[in-house]
Amino acid sequence: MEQGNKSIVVDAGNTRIKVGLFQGHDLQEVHAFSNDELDKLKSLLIKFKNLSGIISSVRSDKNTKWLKGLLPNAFLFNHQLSIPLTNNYESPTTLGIDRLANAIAAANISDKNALVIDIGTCIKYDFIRYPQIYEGGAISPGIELRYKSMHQFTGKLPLVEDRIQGPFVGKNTLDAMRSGVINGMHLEMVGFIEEYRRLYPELTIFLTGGDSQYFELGNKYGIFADENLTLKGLLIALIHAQTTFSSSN
Ligand SMILES: Nc1ncnc2c1ncn2[C@@H]1O[C@H](COP(=O)(O)OP(=O)(O)O)[C@@H](O)[C@H]1O
Ligand SMILES: CC(C)(COP(=O)(O)O)[C@@H](O)C(=O)NCCC(=O)O
Ligand SMILES: [K+]
Repeated sequence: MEQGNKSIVVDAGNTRIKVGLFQGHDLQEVHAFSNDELDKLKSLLIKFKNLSGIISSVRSDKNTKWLKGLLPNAFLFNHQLSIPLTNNYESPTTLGIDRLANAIAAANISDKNALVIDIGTCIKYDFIRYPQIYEGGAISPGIELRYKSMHQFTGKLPLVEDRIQGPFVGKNTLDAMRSGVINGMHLEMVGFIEEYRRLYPELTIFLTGGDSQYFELGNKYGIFADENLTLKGLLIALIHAQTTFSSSN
């Protein structure tokens, strides 16, 4: 099969593994797999095993090796790979590689400071100082982690599995938990945004992640929402790695 200028990008998060198929710079297909769909993921990756690509994984080393084994021609995105950013994190080698991918995408698009908010298993806040300097950010629990921990560490709280916002003043247990989690995350994010804007008035804000669809952060911040920001950052990292790799050979 003629696969031309096609590449495969894998973003293995803790809840879902996302796969992007690019033709040049165009993201043509996105597939997402939960942890009980790894056989389906394997069947897809086998079809594209000859493609060049890049794998980003914040999962266990075993899981990451399994992915790399399925895509032998792909780079493993890690802290040894050259990137088009300066990393000012104090522990650069422990920085989540998905956060770095988001930062690369944001720095590529924004012509000023940038803040990425990625709502997945965790909420990741990442600040990129113009031009191309990754500074750091914050990590807090996402929706499922909040609901699961309230259920697991109490005797009486049920496990909430929906994504309903609930009224601000919750009038029963379920609504009180929904308000605490969904309204709580909303207020947390607005609080972070307001403080970042106060500290850095020139700021582009990016929103991504599987649970970003449940939050309306309002027009006043001019938010740039892109569900596939991480995949796009990984493509830029791949192109950068290919360029530096071939020029050093
Ligand atoms: N089709 C889907 N299947 C499962 N979860 C989904 C789906 N679409 C959106 N989600 C939401 O995405 C969240 C995970 O977001 P994601 O950004 O993929 O996280 P991570 O990168 O940490 O794995 C889940 O908590 C879930 O609510
Ligand atoms: C914070 C994370 C667990 C987020 O994972 P995710 O929500 O994307 O599944 C991941 O980026 C990670 O393992 N980070 C390492 C610690 C750090 O970034 O400093
Ligand atoms: K992620």
